[in-house]
Amino acid sequence: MTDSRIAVAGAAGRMGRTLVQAVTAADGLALTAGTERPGSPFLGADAGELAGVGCLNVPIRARLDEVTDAFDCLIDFTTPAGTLEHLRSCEAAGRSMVIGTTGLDAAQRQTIERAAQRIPVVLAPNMSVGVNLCFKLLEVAAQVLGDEVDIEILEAHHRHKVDAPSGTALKMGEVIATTLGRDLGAVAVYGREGHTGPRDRATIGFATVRAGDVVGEHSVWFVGEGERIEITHKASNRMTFARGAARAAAWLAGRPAGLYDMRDVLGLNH
Ligand SMILES: NC(=O)C1=CN([C@@H]2O[C@H](COP(=O)(O)OP(=O)(O)OC[C@H]3O[C@@H](n4cnc5c(N)ncnc54)[C@H](O)[C@@H]3O)[C@@H](O)[C@H]2O)C=CC1
Ligand SMILES: O=C(O)C1=N[C@H](C(=O)O)C[C@H](O)C1
Repeated sequence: MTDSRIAVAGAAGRMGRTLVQAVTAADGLALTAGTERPGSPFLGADAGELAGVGCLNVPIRARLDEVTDAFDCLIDFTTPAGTLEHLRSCEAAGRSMVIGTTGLDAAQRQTIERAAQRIPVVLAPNMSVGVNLCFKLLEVAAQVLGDEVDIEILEAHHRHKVDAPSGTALKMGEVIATTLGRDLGAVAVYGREGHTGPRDRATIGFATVRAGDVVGEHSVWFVGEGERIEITHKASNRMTFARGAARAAAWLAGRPAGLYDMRDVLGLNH
């Protein structure tokens, strides 16, 4: 079988470089294209050399639409605006996409949903196996504990992260709210200050820390009378996300158009 040809958008970024390493190390995948934002100082550099895996003869380009013949699947961990631009190119060329970008608004998600009627897309705010297992554990915890507990979601990330709460924390909130029949938009509390009054049990609280080089930590507290359950995931390096994205790209080969998430890739959606 021939290797799936993979492009990495944002190939000079923190995730981009790690994705190049993961794709290069994966069986059945070959890195055949890489892009960066127009004006990036890394345009023209070799994606493999930048990622520390040796020369791959893949020069980083500024425009994805000029290289769509060179790949089957795009892995995109960039910015919401960049991802939407890349989505248009992939839809026009019939290429699949793995999207890890977070901070997407409702309209941007709808655009992705529409495009996924024509091309296969995996969209997930966290590609690690552990976090996707945590989503399952959260469903069970919410089912068992129901309205008997207060629920708080705590997350911490590095100082460069630009969106808050993290995409993972929001997804955790959605999983819990859906399980409990609540509307996250109505019950989410994003930080507290001043005279807040006592806590309303139906709310789901979010707390965000941004500091130093924290890779990504999420903890959900279910707090009742006399006991507290914590479901916690700590990522200690970015390769856990990158390996998941490479796995998703391999899984997409030959799939029909549709919007999938990491739980589909990992077989956790049954
Ligand atoms: N789903 C997951 O498992 C994970 C998702 N993320 C998300 O991935 C995104 C990127 O995170 P980092 O790598 O830490 O950020 P970063 O800022 O280090 O990298 C983003 C890269 O994309 C490039 N870029 C921006 N616009 C572009 C465009 N139009 N075309 C090509 N390249 C473009 C930037 O120049 C930069 O090099 C964030 O939204 C983050 O939350 C991060 C880790 C895991
Ligand atoms: O920006 C990051 O770094 C991360 N972002 C993702 C998110 O917003 O959930 C996933 C991971 O925690 C790292």
